[in-house]
Amino acid sequence: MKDLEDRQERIDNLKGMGCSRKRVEDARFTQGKGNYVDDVNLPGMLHGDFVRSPYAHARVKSINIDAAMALDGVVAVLTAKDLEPLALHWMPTLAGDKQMVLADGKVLFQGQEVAFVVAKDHYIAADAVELVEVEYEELPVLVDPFEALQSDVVLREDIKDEKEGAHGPRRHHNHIFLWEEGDKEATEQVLDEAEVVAEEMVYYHRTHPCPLEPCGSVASMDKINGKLTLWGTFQAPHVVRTVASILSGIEEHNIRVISPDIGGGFGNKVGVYPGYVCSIVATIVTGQPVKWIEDRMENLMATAFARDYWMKGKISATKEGKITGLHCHVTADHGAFDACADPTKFPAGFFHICTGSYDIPVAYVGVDGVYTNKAPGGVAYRCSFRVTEAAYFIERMIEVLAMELNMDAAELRRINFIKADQFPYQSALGWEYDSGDYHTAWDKALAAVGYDDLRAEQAQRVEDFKAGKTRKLLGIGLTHFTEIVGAGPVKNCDILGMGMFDSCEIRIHPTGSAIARLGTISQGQGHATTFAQILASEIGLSADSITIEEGDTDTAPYGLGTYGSRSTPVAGAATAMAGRKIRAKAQMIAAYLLEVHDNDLEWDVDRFVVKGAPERFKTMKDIAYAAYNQAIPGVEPGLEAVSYYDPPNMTYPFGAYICVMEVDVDTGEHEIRQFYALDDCGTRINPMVIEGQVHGGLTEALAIAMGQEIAYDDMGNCKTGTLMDFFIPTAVETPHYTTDHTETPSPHHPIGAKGVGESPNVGGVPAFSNAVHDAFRAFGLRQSHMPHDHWRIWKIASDLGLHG
Ligand code: PCD
Ligand SMILES: [Cu+]
Repeated sequence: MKDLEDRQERIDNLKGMGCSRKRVEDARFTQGKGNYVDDVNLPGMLHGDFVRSPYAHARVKSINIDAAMALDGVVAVLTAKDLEPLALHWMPTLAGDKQMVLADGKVLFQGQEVAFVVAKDHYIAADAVELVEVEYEELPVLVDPFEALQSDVVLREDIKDEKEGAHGPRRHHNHIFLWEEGDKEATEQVLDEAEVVAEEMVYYHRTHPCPLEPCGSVASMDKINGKLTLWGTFQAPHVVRTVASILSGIEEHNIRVISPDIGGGFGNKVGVYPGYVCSIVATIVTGQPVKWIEDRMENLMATAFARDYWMKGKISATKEGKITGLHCHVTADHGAFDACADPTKFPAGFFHICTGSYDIPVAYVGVDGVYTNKAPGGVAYRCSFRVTEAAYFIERMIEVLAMELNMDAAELRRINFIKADQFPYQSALGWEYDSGDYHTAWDKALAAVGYDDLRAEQAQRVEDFKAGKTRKLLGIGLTHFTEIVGAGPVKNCDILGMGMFDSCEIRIHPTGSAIARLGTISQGQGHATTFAQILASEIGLSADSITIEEGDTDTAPYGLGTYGSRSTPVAGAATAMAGRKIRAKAQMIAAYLLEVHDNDLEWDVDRFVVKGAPERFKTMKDIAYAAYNQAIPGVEPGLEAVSYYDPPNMTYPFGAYICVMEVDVDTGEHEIRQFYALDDCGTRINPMVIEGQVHGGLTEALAIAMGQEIAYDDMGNCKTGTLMDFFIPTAVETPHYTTDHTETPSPHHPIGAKGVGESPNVGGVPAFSNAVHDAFRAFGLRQSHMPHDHWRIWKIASDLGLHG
């Protein structure tokens, strides 16, 4: 008994896998001691600021910098002309397109970078921006992607005659690519012959990640040693180093990229922005460090947006509700440059996960990318590579089909789910789902909210409404989503040609503590807490004795960064594998110390024990010390390991979400009465961190579904460039969430973990939106575009004739 208690105490001491360990990073965050880019201040540092275009489409006739240069404290004003001799006036995008760093002849969206002012302080720079005189000649503006594909107006004059783009043929001067997956003919045939077909246009509006901290960088060129140091808001610091080296010609070992603390990334900080490039050029030109920090309006207007997908769907089924086929055509508005952050092979990301959680025998998807006069981007925003679009699409199509069949939408889902014994499951659009148990999760969710009672209450509410007893309707928003995260096998995923593996390097110190460095970078996820837990369980040292370091390319092994919920599936796997290498060497050392053969030892929590002689053991601490102070024949001194992990497949987390919402027909206001979220992310590292991730992701989903949008007028003016117009939920709007889980490990991940950071956004948006739609289902509402702000909900009621 005593032994068992001892053993449990040793396990508890590790604070390893499954423990709700408190976040170690919070000590500095909650005391205002974080170190963000804007906290980097160097002697003699200069400040950069942009002159931006007020027009969405215009020719730049002239730029006069004389007045700005005359202002006391202004050091330089850069324009495209200054960057051209360095071949830096354009830069490659992550999607194989190129983008102007500074306006070259014309501007293509409101807020585009036109000139970069460098001054002694930020205020002088801002004043000088006002003094730069730019003469524009307005051009016709295209904000509608359907119109853009018909129009004679040429947006990208630089490639107007190019018939081939980075992703195949272009059929119009404003067309970027047509990307297709699946069997078109077979799908069309199934649809033609189907008993029931539901058809709908599902629009997922343009929005923006809007992290608390905007983007920024500090570049410092040490001309004597030839070293460039770059601090910045980078979700992928190593990739930034490689790109900076290729662009500038500075050898990669002479560039050090540092991502310090990041105040939220959410996909916004994956791409490379003109501000980064201009700060580098400016430090080279002036010989002084140069800081660039954008403000909130610049962040909303000019850095990467998300979504903007027009998804035309057709779904077919038998009269009994068995789905037989799915067809989808997307018109994707990419803005002025194709700057999506997607693996090269997948210009629409992983959108072809759009068959969702359902066993659909045949499917086809085609995506047309289109240029318009809007800001470039197309980042994930808490959903790996267009998975939120895909989940929203299929979860809306299921609801529309349920209406067409006059069937309960929960039942329709249940009869079409992929069954637990079908995994690994090959989807019609080419994915191999690693593991899942959808029926168990679904039944648990429906039971938890009391689904049948809710439906009865809803039916009564409709009666009462018709009888004039109430003006509030009840909506039950259902979602069962399947995520795809952990890009991802090097054989089919890359960013700018760099394969998407990830890495971990561990160094055990003589006294039995350790540092581990990873190729990823936390932006608030809590990696310093959770990755130490993985290691604690693998190597038997307490998580409290392990430092996790990320984001410095001079010290961390090469990695592809943090987005697409890839850190746990990829770097987390590398961490476990590196830990296992440490343990393998430790076993040899222990065998020598205990004078037994390697095979006579077994691992027990934090030590190697001689089989059958439990009193004879060496703890990992003993072994670490021996690795440094004793000559062990045939074994090198020291205890270190590095692992580069190329995952064999992606991981497929899933979840069942239910939102119960009251909708006021007369005011368009809504109230969320209950929100239940069941997530399955395989093996759970830290339940508390997971819960935090789910709360955050659901709140972003609430924002997107219920009010957040980047909207433009016909002239291409961004109407939502400030937080007065761009909705960010506060504690007032945020409902209470009930979280729950099932645990279906990934069969190919060393510890069975799948990602979770994005799931609540992927599943949350359709749950909120379906609740709104469901409230009006009895009155015939099939589809209404997000965001469902008060006015739009009021308008639904009005259009349905509910205002009497
Ligand atoms: N199973 C499991 C899983 C997971 N986990 C945890 O959780 C977290 C998360 O994870 P993941 O899922 O893997 O993810 P990552 O990679 O790390 O991250 C990323 C994500 O994350 C999220 N979250 C967050 N949070 C915060 N705080 N902040 C931020 O920014 C953010 N972002 C967002 C996003 S958007 Mo993208 O980028 O769009 O693509 S993608 C994303 C971490 O900590 C980890 O460790 C655990 O525990 N367990
Ligand atoms: Cu995405």
